[in-house]
Amino acid sequence: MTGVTLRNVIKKYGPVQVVHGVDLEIDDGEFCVFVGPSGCGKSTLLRMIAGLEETTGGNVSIGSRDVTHADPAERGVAMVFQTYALYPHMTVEENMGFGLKMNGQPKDEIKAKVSEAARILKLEDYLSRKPKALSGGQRQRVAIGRAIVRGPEVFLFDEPLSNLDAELRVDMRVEIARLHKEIGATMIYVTHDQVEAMTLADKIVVLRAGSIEQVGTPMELYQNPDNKFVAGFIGSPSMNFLNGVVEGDSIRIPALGDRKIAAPSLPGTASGKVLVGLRPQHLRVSPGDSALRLDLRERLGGVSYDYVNCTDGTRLVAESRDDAKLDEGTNVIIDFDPAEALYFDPDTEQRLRPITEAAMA
Ligand SMILES: Nc1ncnc2c1ncn2[C@@H]1O[C@H](COP(=O)(O)OP(=O)(O)OP(=O)(O)O)[C@@H](O)[C@H]1O
Repeated sequence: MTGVTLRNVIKKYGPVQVVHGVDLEIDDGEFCVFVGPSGCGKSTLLRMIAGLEETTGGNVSIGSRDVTHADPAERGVAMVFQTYALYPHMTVEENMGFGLKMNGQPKDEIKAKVSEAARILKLEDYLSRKPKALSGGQRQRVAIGRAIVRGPEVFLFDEPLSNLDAELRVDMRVEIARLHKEIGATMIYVTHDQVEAMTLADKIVVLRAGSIEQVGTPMELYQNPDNKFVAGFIGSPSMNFLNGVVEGDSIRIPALGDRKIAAPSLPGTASGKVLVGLRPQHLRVSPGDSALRLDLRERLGGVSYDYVNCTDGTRLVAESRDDAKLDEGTNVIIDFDPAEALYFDPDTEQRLRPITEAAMA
């Protein structure tokens, strides 16, 4: 088992630079998830670790070996792709063992490795089936099996679940978590699905436009985001951001009918303006005399999402345990505990930490 280190990793396609000096340490046995919006460079970074893309600058190390310019086959990694690309004319067993056969491994060794992978992935009953007789989830498990039999030091997953329907995705997510627990290898996993990132990762790397925005455990990123981008990306539904005006020791929020909340002592923003970040889970919506209007209540059974139009046109999302019917157009009051709000500089989008908190950090 081995960790992965990236030092000032750069990727250029011709004159266009798409990865801008990434530094990252992934520990031995860690489950690391790269997450970020489309085009931020997640797959490119993963493919550079795999050796499927050339690294333009910087270094990639696996364990103590600098593999920046090594062949993919020499890196000790195995990759699972979004499309499973199984050979349709081969059985599950043949598909899983094919790479080993090509490498000239003895038959009985291949059989032993395939059986062990089939046991881990609960594919024993399907070994003699052809891919067309498998569900999407089973096919993806065969693709993962192909990676396992190679006994890699590092597993690389490139959005492996995005071709599966919602229910299967959940099942496979659980399977992958179990797999990591069972074999304990270092795993790097690319997704744009923040729920996958939250549930699978030991460490999440949030990328944006080819640079790292923040690295941390799922809960660190959720509870303590460094900036508006991470705060908005991690957590579902996304955090709400409201404009606020600092007035002495309070913050006035025009969107909430000029409501004032007690201001923590924030480091001064040049403009006297702040962005107030409120998680949907921290808002309480109730019918009442106000200029805020409920646009829609989505009742999911158990929880409801309320979409509320504010006085200045801002739209808020609130999550509540209340699944009673509430009509569109109802006037509502929004309540929250100001201690649960996060604050951001509207210009730099960096987090503004209350001064006492910052002094203690
Ligand atoms: N072969 C290429 N030539 C030029 N630009 C490329 C090439 N491959 C990728 N890019 C660019 O590099 C950037 C990063 O792409 P990448 O596929 O790594 O993003 P991603 O975060 O994985 O996105 P997605 O979630 O959509 O897969 C994008 O702006 C993309 O257009």
